[in-house]
Amino acid sequence: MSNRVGRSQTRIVDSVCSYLPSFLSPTVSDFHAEAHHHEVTLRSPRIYVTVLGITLACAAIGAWGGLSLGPAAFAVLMVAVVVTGIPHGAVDHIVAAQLYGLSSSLRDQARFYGFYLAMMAVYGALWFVVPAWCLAAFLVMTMYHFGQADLAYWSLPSVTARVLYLSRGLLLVGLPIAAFPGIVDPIFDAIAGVQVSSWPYVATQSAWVCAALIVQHIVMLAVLLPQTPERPDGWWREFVNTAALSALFLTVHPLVAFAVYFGLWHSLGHILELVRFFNRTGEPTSLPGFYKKAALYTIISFAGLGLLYATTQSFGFEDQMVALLFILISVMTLPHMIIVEHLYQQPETSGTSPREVAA
Ligand SMILES: CC1=C(/C=C/C(C)=C/C=C/C(C)=C/C=O)C(C)(C)CCC1
Ligand SMILES: [Fe+2]
Repeated sequence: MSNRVGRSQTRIVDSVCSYLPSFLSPTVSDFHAEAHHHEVTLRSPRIYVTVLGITLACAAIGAWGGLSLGPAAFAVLMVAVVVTGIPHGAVDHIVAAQLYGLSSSLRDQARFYGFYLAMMAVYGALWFVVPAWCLAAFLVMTMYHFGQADLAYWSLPSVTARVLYLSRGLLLVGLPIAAFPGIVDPIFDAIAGVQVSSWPYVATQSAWVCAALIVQHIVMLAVLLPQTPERPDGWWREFVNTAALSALFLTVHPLVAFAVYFGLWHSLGHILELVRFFNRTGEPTSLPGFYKKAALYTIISFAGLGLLYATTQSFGFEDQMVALLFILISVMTLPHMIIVEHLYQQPETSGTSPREVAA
């Protein structure tokens, strides 16, 4: 068993390495030492340095030329969404099967897709009834989900963990809104008739709102750190990450900042966590293996995006299409977030598969 896992981990390491520029490639022993502890994560040295480096480079370019990355925003966002964004959620059905002990029987499958689709249908319908509330719910959901993916490795007690997740998410979602209300305004207006710039302080005291968003998170990290049962390795990096992500969101076009965070921090990080999860639950998976598992729903999503784009091109309705896309994203994020929440509640005992436990 341990041999098999060891070998599969080596394969992951090799495939991760082949994705990195050669000057960043880790020495073989470096990564293999980590591999034996299932530890290829966003926090692994070379991956971390690459992600942090790209983030700081974008922030530097943004600081240099103001909003100069604006014209590239759509392209950058598409790359992030296609390469890691969509695939990171495209294996949810496999994760759910493991977590809930679902078999491939028609009954189990119908149960899963029934719940999943019903949840999406209810939330989707609510968007047409109470759009502003649905937007608010989506922002809070996104905050929690982003914060959780970033900080679950701290293993805090559950209430404190949730406070910390929301605090990180408030920084990530709040900064682009507070820093560029003029850009976010038409988007939220088209979706839910919400005027960000009419929120108290956002338009008039933008700098102070941004400062408050950053400070609250630094304070939260500092206060909760002593409460972690064991200080996680590299805890101090969260202060570096907070600084880097704040710089990113303050300096570049919000869609570019979102693309960098969502593609490299959230989605790449989650993909690496999922590879670890599959290996832990007796389903040895390499990085290419992950993409193979994600292929079906990734391709279906591409087709959906293409259809939406083609419709916009031929009929106009640009604002309506942005709104529709946003609603679709939110509707798909709801079940994704619930499954990921369960995933993080799994104790990390290697060797016992949840499927075995559930059986
Ligand atoms: C447009 C826009 C936003 C979009 C957020 C989105 C689209 C979040 C998607 C989250 C997903 C899909 C999570 C799944 O893992 C922000 C950042 C709130 C604020 C600035 C304007
Ligand atoms: Fe996610």
